[in-house]
Amino acid sequence: MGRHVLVTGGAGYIGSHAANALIDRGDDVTVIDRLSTGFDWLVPPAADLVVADIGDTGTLANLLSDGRFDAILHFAGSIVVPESVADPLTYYENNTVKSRGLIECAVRAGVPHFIFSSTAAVYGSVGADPVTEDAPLRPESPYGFSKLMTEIMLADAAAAHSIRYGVLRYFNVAGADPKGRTGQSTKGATHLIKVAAEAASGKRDGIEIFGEDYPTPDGTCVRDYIHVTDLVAAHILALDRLREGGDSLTANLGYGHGFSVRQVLDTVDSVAGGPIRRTMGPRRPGDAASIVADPSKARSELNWQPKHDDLTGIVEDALRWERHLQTRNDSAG
Ligand SMILES: NC(=O)c1ccc[n+]([C@@H]2O[C@H](COP(=O)([O-])OP(=O)(O)OC[C@H]3O[C@@H](n4cnc5c(N)ncnc54)[C@H](O)[C@@H]3O)[C@@H](O)[C@H]2O)c1
Ligand SMILES: O=c1ccn([C@@H]2O[C@H](COP(=O)(O)OP(=O)(O)O[C@H]3O[C@H](CO)[C@@H](O)[C@H](O)[C@H]3O)[C@@H](O)[C@H]2O)c(=O)[nH]1
Repeated sequence: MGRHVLVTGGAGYIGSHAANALIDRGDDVTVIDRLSTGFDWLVPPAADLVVADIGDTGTLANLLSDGRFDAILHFAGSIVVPESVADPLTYYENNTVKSRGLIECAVRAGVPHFIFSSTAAVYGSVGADPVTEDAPLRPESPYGFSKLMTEIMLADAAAAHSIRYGVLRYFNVAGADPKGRTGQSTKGATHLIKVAAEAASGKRDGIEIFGEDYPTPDGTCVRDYIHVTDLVAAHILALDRLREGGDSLTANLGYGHGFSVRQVLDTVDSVAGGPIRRTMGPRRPGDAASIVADPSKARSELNWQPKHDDLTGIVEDALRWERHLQTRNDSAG
């Protein structure tokens, strides 16, 4: 078995960064993506792209049948929390049911390693920062539950079969490939830094701040923003750990310190060289006041050493990608 990785959702924001990182260090990569929020032009040219839904277990079984894959990195999924509240069954279908089918195909085909994109949303509002992996798991949205159920299925499957896993719980992922190859390109994206980058490059009139009456230093919500390149580096380390025979692991991925919405927007203003228009709005339902990772486990177990822990750098990379999107006429931007 060689080093050939199946990357689900590899035409999306984070999956395309992972595909590049795997190729950069010499792994073979096949991407499976239905291109619902992803784009074929984000898939690195050196990767094979199979345009299919991961719910198509016939295609999956076929793909895995020759035994060439030694790992699956599973990024495919639906990611918008409020959308999951409005349409929970679609989220459980896409994130939970289809993950079950994928795990089953992996077990049947004897794929030994599985890395799963989980989320800080599995914790809910814990009320204590920083959050360690053993904090109570109390998701506050169908999105969070859909991911937690997949974590549980993976752990149970690993206890019963020859498969080991890495569950990585992402905090707020932002930034873009410093080499300019890929970045967040989804139309109608809701993430703060993406929305602010669109405003700074004239694609939106401005940005609304969702609530300024939180019990935080400046009244706006605090989050732990992690550069996508550091996030992906932790996936490679987790994969290497499994390949070297290490145990399954569940780990947070964040830097361990938070920034308020206002601090993020001040950084965007200074990187962009002028202020974006801000309006104050009410709280967005479901937002926790503050959520910051305790990343000690990723550091100690994976020897993860982030290199981009710098909000200004994250915003610079996000803005550079946003401007790049404007030069593409087939882009979502
Ligand atoms: N972006 C974040 O801040 C964040 C935070 C926590 C967790 N995550 C998780 O990371 C993963 C990747 O997120 P992203 O930000 O890159 O999102 P994204 O929407 O850019 O990427 C998801 C990709 O999966 C594909 N996809 C969705 N459903 C599919 C299906 N059934 N079959 C085949 N392809 C399918 C989409 O076309 C897209 O290319 C998701 O699982 C998400 O839950 C993201
Ligand atoms: O136009 C905007 C967009 C966001 N925010 C605020 O900015 C903060 C960050 O919001 P956002 O970027 O949407 O991230 P989160 O809601 O924290 O959720 C993200 O981070 C989670 C992990 O914590 C992931 O699971 C989710 O997929 C991902 O959307 C929140 O306080 C929002 O209220 C605004 O004020 N205005």
